[in-house]
Amino acid sequence: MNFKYYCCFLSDEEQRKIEYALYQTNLISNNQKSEEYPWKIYTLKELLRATNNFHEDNQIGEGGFGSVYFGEISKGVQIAVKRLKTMSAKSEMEFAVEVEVLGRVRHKNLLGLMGFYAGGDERLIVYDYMSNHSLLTHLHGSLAKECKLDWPRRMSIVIGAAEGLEYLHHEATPHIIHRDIKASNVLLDHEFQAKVADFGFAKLVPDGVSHLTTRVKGTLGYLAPEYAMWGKVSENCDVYSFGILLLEIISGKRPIEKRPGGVKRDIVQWVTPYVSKGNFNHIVDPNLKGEFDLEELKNVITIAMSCTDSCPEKRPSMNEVVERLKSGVGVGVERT
Ligand SMILES: Nc1ncnc2c1ncn2[C@@H]1O[C@H](COP(=O)(O)OP(=O)(O)OP(=O)(O)O)[C@@H](O)[C@H]1O
Repeated sequence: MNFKYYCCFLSDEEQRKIEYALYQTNLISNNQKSEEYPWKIYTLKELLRATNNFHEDNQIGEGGFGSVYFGEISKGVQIAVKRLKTMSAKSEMEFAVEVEVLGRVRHKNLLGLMGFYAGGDERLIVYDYMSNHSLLTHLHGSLAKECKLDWPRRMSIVIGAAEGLEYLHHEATPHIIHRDIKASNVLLDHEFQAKVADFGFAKLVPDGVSHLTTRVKGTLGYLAPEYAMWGKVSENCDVYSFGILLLEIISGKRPIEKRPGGVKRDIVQWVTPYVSKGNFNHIVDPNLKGEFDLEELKNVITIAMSCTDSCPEKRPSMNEVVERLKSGVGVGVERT
């Protein structure tokens, strides 16, 4: 994505706001490194036509930023359009960061940006459509009962999501911290391939910087302790959130559960006693009806426990996570 090209569609005031937003995320200073990938600036007319005027029947989801609509841009070309709910400095910043960051990365496990529209009070982001929705829908939402995520699928999703994050942390230039890894931000394509999405909170890491201190963004239950308490953000925070996501995918439990009496319990507290006693069978999602590979399960849980270490320096890098996940899949001999 080219910042100057993007801004020529905006008023001076809009451009200033976006410049400030991108400056805060270190995007402006590194803009010259941005790579060009195919994306386009859509017209409002095209997107209105594709989504049937943002008809409620086309709405496929809703998040903090706004609603997401299904659309067909031409015969057989399906898209998802995220429509900004209300214009504010905060949402303008999320919009700018999302298009800038997604516009400069391409990977099989990252959601593809097709383009955007910015004009007046309308901000629209156009993505590849993911026909199997989000992990959240399958684990806890409307598709949980259908149990489409069998064990091999879960293993391929965890490896895919890990590879997407590995690319952001180790291959993208400059490196990118996602800051909002969670089940609703892992989308699934028609083959259930994982695509990491939602880059509105992403941070670029200038070369040689080990961590940044920022205002806390992200989602409760997934936040690394050093980030939640002191706003200290580094790649290790994504590793922590990824560890929580691993436990969620394996167990089908939410990161934070309300127990009777309103007491909240997080997934690490819940899983720790089972891990210390080696009672791995109790951790696995009952929806799998015992169909899983015990050796693979042990490997994933061991990785998740090291990712969620309260000490950020003790957590593995995403390179290491991918290596350990891959080496543990397909080696299990013990079937339950
Ligand atoms: N490209 C897409 N293809 C298919 N469905 C999508 C796509 N993008 C988003 N969705 C759906 O829309 C939902 C809302 O997405 P959105 O990113 O706006 O919010 P969220 O991640 O659910 O919440 P938050 O705002 O807290 O991050 C997603 O959970 C997903 O089900």
